[in-house]
Amino acid sequence: MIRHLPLAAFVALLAAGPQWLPEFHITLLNYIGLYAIVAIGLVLLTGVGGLTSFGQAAFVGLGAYTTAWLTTQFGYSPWATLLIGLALTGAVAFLLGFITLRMGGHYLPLGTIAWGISLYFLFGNVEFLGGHTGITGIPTVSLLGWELKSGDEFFYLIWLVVLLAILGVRNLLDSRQGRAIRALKGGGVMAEAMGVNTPRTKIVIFLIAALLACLSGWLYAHLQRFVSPTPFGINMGIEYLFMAVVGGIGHVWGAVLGAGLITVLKQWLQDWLPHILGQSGNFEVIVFGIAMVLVLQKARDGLWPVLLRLLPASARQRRLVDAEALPRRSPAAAGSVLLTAEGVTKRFGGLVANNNMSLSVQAGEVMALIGPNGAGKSTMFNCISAVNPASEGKIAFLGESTAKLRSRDIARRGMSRTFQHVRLLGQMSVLENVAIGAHLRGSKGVLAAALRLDRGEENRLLAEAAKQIERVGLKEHMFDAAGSLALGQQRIVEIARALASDPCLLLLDEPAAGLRYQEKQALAELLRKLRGEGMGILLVEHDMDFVMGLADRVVVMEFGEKLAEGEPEAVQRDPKVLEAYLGGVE
Ligand SMILES: Nc1ncnc2c1ncn2[C@@H]1O[C@H](COP(=O)(O)OP(=O)(O)OP(=O)(O)O)[C@@H](O)[C@H]1O
Repeated sequence: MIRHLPLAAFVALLAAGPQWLPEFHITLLNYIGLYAIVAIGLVLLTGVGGLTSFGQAAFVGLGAYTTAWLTTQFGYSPWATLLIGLALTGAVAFLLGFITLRMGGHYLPLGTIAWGISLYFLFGNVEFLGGHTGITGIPTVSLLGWELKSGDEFFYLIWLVVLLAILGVRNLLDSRQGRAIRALKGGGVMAEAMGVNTPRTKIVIFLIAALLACLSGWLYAHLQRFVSPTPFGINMGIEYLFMAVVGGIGHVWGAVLGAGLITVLKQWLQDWLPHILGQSGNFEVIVFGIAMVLVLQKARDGLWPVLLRLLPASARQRRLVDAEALPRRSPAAAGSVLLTAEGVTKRFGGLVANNNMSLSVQAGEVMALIGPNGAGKSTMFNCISAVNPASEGKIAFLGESTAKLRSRDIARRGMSRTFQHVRLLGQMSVLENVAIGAHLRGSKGVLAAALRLDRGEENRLLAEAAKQIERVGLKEHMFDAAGSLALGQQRIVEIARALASDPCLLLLDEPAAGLRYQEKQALAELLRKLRGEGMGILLVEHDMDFVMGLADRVVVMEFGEKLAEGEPEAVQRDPKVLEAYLGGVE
């Protein structure tokens, strides 16, 4: 309950605002609210999803111009034009997102600048939109018979939208879909390997951010009752991003803080700088530039986390609810072949990392893939899990060729993996990281999450994650940030994440690296238990004692090729292996 006090106080202050605040402050708050709505979208898109956009102002313009034109020219009701604006923005954003989101690195921000500028010039140059003079005479909005004529009245509508946007986005982030969105930032490879459709997830957050911007534009048009292209240019696009970054790009409330700070500061600087400097000009832009550099230097995550640190730490530990266990896939028949790889070759340009490799894994067996550094073991793993498909050869999982399957399709069929270089989301709890593994065992979408209609399923997913964390012996770290664990433990978290998908084949890339002796013993025990339950395990490992004491069969690789294959004892005695590999170790 105490946790909600600051929010309750904030809402109470807002509700009382128009009674005691001067009109000028209400106007300022209205703008803060409008900007915050756009910045909330950017928190989701850029802060959480890692996709930088400078072009959000153009979507604000789409919302504003759609309603301005349709209400003034054709007498449409503002509520109808809101729906039309959202539909139009959705369509435009889908198209732009489809094209730009494929671009990686700095091409994406550049792409957003390009369409931001294009839409701005479209608004300014299309005659029926009033050119650079814009459109006047936009009607007021009526809400349940109440006409919102003054800024005071509009204030309530704007801040209601802000609060609902915060609530919706926070709910979304605290869900299966939210974890998928957050997994984007950890690199698409891990998310895809856990079954997340990353292109779709990117489009979804891009659409949400665009729709929020459109909503802000619609509100703006009916508050101002006049639109012109200026507020929708690229400058404003940069300013929105600036607000989100300063406030705290990874935090929904940071958007409100950033919008508030920048708006008030801008107003203040515009009033005072000309007095101080004795001449007029846009000097605030220079101050903003310096402030941005300072914030990025001193508080990379923005000011919201700094503010949070000043408040007493609230018990944010998540409560786990008893929930019905998730259904499990039917186990493969004992001894049946799960995976076959034949003649697999993988080339990286001129380098042949895997050459004519073959292996198979059965249900209820531990198969180890060993070999010196650079032998090509991880490459083979990546070919099998379609993270980096083979150049030649045949791989079949459960009798089906994986040639046309993506990594997420293979995950859906029951193969799960860990990574040689741990791919966890360091700031997220161990519980949430492991729950990403259960992604494919849930089905609730973005809307259900935003409206909190996914709680039943969510409880089951989290209970499953908790079960796997207990199983791997990390119960006491369940609510710790994954990044705070020792590297060896992080590898174990990856195993729990893989297990949360209920796989029939588990691919473990160096699971024992960084573990202490007793932890290795416990891991070997766990893997034996999983094998006993009928799971197939393919293991890459350098620790020979661990491998030889656990594996049923061993494949030895050298220079990308298979050197030997057989039971551990036989492989250990093989002169070729002794010479090439084990000889150097023993
Ligand atoms: N994406 C890539 N692009 C180019 N070369 C690569 C790529 N991935 C791996 N290689 C090369 O392929 C060879 C095999 O690497 P791989 O990581 O599969 O070996 P490994 O047996 O897993 O080694 P280690 O035990 O050190 O992890 C190496 O020479 C490596 O540099």
